[in-house]
Amino acid sequence: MQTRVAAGTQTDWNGTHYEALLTPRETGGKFGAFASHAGPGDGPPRHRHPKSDEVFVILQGRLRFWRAGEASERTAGDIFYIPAGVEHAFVVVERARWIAILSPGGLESFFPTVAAQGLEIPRDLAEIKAIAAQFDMEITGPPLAVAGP
Ligand SMILES: O=C(Oc1cc(O)cc(O)c1C(=O)O)c1ccc(O)c(O)c1
Repeated sequence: MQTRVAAGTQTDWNGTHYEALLTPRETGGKFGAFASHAGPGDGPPRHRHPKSDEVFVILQGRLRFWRAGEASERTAGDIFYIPAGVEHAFVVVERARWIAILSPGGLESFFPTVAAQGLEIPRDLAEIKAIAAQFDMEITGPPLAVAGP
């Protein structure tokens, strides 16, 4: 069953803090947004959002992104766009805060859902993959290393 959280919901999961800022409830489904902060080495496995475009706004620190085979870094004040369907990942290089905006929204409810079930990477990868698919996320590969391609 899919949980749909309210704006303001805060979650700590897998080394990252998440706060839902905007949910499909407030935007007629068009947008969702969440703020995150995490330390060096944290970041999601390689994945794609089949339906959602995604924009990252970096507020603090440094993130290393990988998007469709190309790596680049973004720091405070930068923005990074990932079109729907394009594989991507990122890793925190220097303790960072960022906002992720997705259209259509929904991903902001993934984190409270997996955290509430006590799921952990890599132990529960199969279950996390299945839940991710319900939130328009296909996990396609391993996380990024801080240094590397
Ligand atoms: O979904 C996961 O991470 C994220 C995906 C995004 O498109 C934007 C984000 O800001 C994040 C994030 O983690 O902050 C994800 C999925 C699976 C997993 O094991 C993770 O650690 C993160």
